[in-house]
Formats: sequence, structure tokens, C-alpha cells
Amino acid sequence: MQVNDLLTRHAAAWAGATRHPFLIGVRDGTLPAPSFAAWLVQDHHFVADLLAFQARLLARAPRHAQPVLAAGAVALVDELAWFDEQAAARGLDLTAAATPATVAYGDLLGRLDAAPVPEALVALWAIERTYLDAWAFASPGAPEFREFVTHWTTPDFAGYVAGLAAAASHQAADADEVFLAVVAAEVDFWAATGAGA
Ligand SMILES: Cc1ncc(CN)c(N)n1
Repeated sequence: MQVNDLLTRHAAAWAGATRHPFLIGVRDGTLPAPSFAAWLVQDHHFVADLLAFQARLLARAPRHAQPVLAAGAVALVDELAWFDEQAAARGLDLTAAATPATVAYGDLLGRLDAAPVPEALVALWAIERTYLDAWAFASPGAPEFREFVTHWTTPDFAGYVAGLAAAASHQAADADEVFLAVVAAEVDFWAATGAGA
């Protein structure tokens, strides 16, 4: 199975996750500052959940997937520190409660612990591919948001997502359901910022 086939098979759903009004606002500078602040605080919560999920997945992953999962986990540790800096520069409280959309996404990650490893790998690839495509759509971004656009559109990040695609395509997985669950969680995550309401 080639995971990239999922993108064309579910093109409309994919566009919903990667071309959300939040991203149009990032691109043209019309995103209200409170929406961006809400997203930043919630994404910090999400990345902490994602790191924990990725560590659990690494523990049960086959040999071929271990390098990309381990390197990605280290990158997520760095990303959490970067979020700390970004929040401090904006005076944001990262201890603010997770919204229902963030809790629901964390619950999805928890359920993936019981999924076969090939399915969980597809989910992780879909999570990261969403950000690669979403922030590329917002590129180059209004000046106040540009650092975030750059963060998720670097060749390094694209290479990481390609590595996850290779790991997830290694073994056949019944993946449409898990892919669509990730896509729906991403749409809800953008929407919870109030953008596009
Ligand atoms: C909601 C969400 N999805 C994906 C990513 C990419 N790690 C993220 N930071 N946040």
C-alpha cells in the first residue's frame, strides 16, 4: 500500500484539513490574534500527547520503522521547547485547559495504542502530512505568522514526512478508517480556534 493514495482517494476530506479558513487567515494576515493564541496553546498540549503516543509506538514498532520514529520523537522534544519560547514571547499561558477538540484528539491517539502497528504508522504519517500540506498552503504567510509557516515547510520536515510515508507503506494496512479519523480530528482542531465560524 502506498499511503499517498489516501490523499487522492479522500481528496475532499483532505482539502478540509489542509485548506481550512484558519490557514487562509495565516496566509493573508486576517486571522484574529485570539484565534492564533488559542491554536498555539492547544497545539502545545497536542504535541505533548503526540510525543507520548510516538514513544509508545516506538516501543512496539518493527526494526525498519524505529529510526524515523526515534528521530521524530527527539524533534518533538525540541518542538515543545520551541512552543515554550513562542508562548513566552506572546505572554500566553500554556497551562490553560485543553479544549474538547484537543482532548478528543488525545483520546484518538490513546485508542491507536490498541491498533495494529501498520495502522498506527499510517495515522502518524497522516498527522504530520497534514501539517506539511496545511502550512505549505498558508505559505509564505503574513509576517506575524511566518515563523510558523517556515517551521513546518522546511526540507527537513518534508524529509521526515517522507520517511514516515515509507515506514507506513512498508506493510499493507487497512487504513482508510484511521486516515479519515485523523483528518476529522485535524478539522475539529482548526475549528476549535473559532476560525471560519
Ligand atoms: C493538531 C496537530 N497536528 C499535527 C501536528 C504536527 N506535529 C501538530 N503539531 N498539531
